[in-house]
This record gives sequence, C-alpha cells and structure tokens, in this order.
Amino acid sequence: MGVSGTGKTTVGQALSQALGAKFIDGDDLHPRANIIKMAASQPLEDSDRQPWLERIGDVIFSLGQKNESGVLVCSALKKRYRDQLRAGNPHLRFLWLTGDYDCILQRMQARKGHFMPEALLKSQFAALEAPDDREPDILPVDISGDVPGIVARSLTLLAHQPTLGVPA
Ligand SMILES: Nc1ncnc2c1ncn2[C@@H]1O[C@H](COP(=O)(O)OP(=O)(O)O)[C@@H](O)[C@H]1O
Ligand SMILES: O=C(O)[C@H](O)[C@@H](O)[C@H](O)[C@H](O)COP(=O)(O)O
Repeated sequence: MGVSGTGKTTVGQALSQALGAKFIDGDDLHPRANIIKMAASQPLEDSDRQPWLERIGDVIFSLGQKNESGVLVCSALKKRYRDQLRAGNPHLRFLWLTGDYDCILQRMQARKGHFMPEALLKSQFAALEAPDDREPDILPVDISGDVPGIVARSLTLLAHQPTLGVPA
C-alpha cells in the first residue's frame, strides 16, 4: 500500500519474484471510469473506489482459497478500505511504502506512460489515513534508497509474519 508514486508496482514486482509469489497490480482492477477520471486529474471518491476494493478483496480471497502466495499492490489509503480488504482474508498483511512528498513527486515526474498525473499526489496524501498501532498487520517501509534495499528490508519484515509463507 501507499500513495501513488511510492514504488508499489516496482517494489511489488521485485518482491513477488523474491518470494516466488504471484504479482497483481491493483491498477488493473480499476473500473475504466476510475482510470479515465484520474487521468483527467480528478481524485477518486469513496464511491469510485468501492467496486475496485471489492475486486481486490475477492482476488485476495481467491489466492487464500488456493493457498497461493501473492503480492497485490494498491493504494489502500484509508483504514476502512484496509478493513474491507481484511474481511475474510485472515492471512493478509500490508507493507506500507512511505516517503516524503518531494521524493515521491520527483519519481512521478520521471515516470513515463502512466495514467496517474503528479497533480493528484496532493490529493493522495490528503486521503491517506496513515496507519498507526491500531493496525499491527501493517509494516512500514521507507522508500528512500534503491529498490533492492527496499525489497531486502521488506523481506526481513515479512519474515516475522510467517503467515505470508516466508520461512520463519
Ligand atoms: N526506490 C526507488 N528509487 C528510485 N526510483 C524508484 C524507486 N521505486 C520506484 N521508483 C520509480 O518511481 C516511479 C514510481 O514507481 P511505481 O512503482 O510506478 O509507483 P506506484 O506503483 O506506487 O505508483 C517509477 O518511475 C519507478 O521506476
Ligand atoms: O485510491 C486512489 O486514489 C487510486 O487507487 C489511486 O491511488 C490509483 O489507484 C493509484 O494510486 C494510481 O496508480 P499508482 O499508485 O500506480 O500511481
């Protein structure tokens, strides 16, 4: 999880390879109307996100039913969104990619060919409900430094969450 531009897709793909797990990009689960809206620099509303979160929760449930490991990346900005994803998915854990606005903005500016405009980064931070100790299943990972280092830190954190299929 994390605001747009934090590296969810980049880190998630590398992490899924390191874990031998399936990779799913939550961007691909949006109704097309959501993508069109964001591409037009309009922030999504809670109602826009509902069908998307439902699909994400169902994909996670399907993986669990097949006893399959997966890395699914999505912003999951608000606690109630995360609670919706948790429902019926006891093995779900979150890695929260976290960093400062300027660092993320620079990365978004350098990113090519993605529908999400940097103009929406402020609204992403405005919508973000930063996890706190009410959500102990969320592991914060700072995004400064290179991708291999972030993946290594993520693996170390996940190793303490054996339910993710990472050997303890
Ligand atoms: N640790 C990193 N250091 C430098 N650039 C990064 C890092 N992680 C991601 N990026 C770059 O930042 C941009 C946003 O990454 P991306 O994976 O698309 O983020 P998200 O999926 O969270 O929107 C991409 O251009 C990506 O190549
Ligand atoms: O909750 C939201 O406002 C949207 O879900 C938004 O977060 C979008 O899905 C991605 O964040 C954009 O794509 P990237 O995160 O890949 O930039």
